[in-house]
Amino acid sequence: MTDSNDPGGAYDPATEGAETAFSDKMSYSDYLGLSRILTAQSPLSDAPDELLFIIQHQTSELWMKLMLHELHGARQAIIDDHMPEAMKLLARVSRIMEQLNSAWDVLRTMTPSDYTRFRDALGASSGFQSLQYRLIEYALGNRNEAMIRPHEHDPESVALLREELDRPSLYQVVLSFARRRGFDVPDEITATPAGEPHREVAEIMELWRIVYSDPSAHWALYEVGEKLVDLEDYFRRWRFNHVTTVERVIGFKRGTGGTGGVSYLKRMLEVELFPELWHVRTVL
Ligand code: HEM
Ligand SMILES: N[C@@H](CC(=O)c1ccccc1NC=O)C(=O)O
Repeated sequence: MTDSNDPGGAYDPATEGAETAFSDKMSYSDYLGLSRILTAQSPLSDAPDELLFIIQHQTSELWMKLMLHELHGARQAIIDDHMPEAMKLLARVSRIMEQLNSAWDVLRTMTPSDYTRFRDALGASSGFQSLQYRLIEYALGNRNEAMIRPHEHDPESVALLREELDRPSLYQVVLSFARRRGFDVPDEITATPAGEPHREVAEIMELWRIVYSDPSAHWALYEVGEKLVDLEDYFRRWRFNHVTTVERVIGFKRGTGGTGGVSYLKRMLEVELFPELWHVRTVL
């Protein structure tokens, strides 16, 4: 006999009324669309590590999807002057980046011998063609129109990238917020579409110098400035983890996407999303 009070006995879901009949009710798997997600892994080789490689990228893309969602929310909150909400969302974006950073520890367990067993199967595909990654870069303000080119075979992706370039970047909405708070922000700095990355501007350096010199007088800007530094700090760690993992796995081979590989990724380490926020530290 099953005794529900016997901790050693097998648990019977029926004793506490746990639902077990799902033929006409929404189940866990129905709600989460698991039949689609868990059948979306199609290794092209019989190499054991290809599943790791696929899942690592798919989970990264899921986190990137959430990151874009939260970045859009944060950007809108700043446009609407809802700074506490924006702070909460930007903190979440940094935590998501931290998830992506931790995930490298799993992929790092794949050796060059493991990877070369299926690398050829990847053809010319590469993270270089990640639409969501490019949308994140564009949303943050690293706007290089030339990066649309690998998406030209897919008009929907091109449209999404162009729409993003038409919107103000996260940095631009922060600088417009500063203008509303009385700071001198030249119009061209917040103009869209911007097909180039933001470069350091003297007026914006001065803006952050004033904010950081007297935080209590400019608390909202001080807080958002630190949130942006946090975000870029995590993003830099992602780039560093990526290039280090790449060197560890393929050395200095060319990338499947056609770039020089590590040499290209090292160049990307120099990207500055919010240059004045970093450079102002030197003059404080
Ligand atoms: C063994 C694992 C990996 C290797 C060897 C690798 C290699 C490379 C290389 C060589 C590039 C330069 C483009 C090219 O010519 O292909 C690149 C770009 C890229 N990879 Fe990876 N990668 C790895 C894992 C990942 C993972 C897990 C992600 C996560 C989504 C990722 C996302 C990207 C992105 C977004 C770019 C474009 C970066 C940019 O343009 O700044 N990669 N990767
Ligand atoms: N670029 C990598 C291949 C690679 O890592 C990759 C291939 C297909 C889909 C995502 C990838 N990840 C990052 O670039 C290589 O050159 O080995």
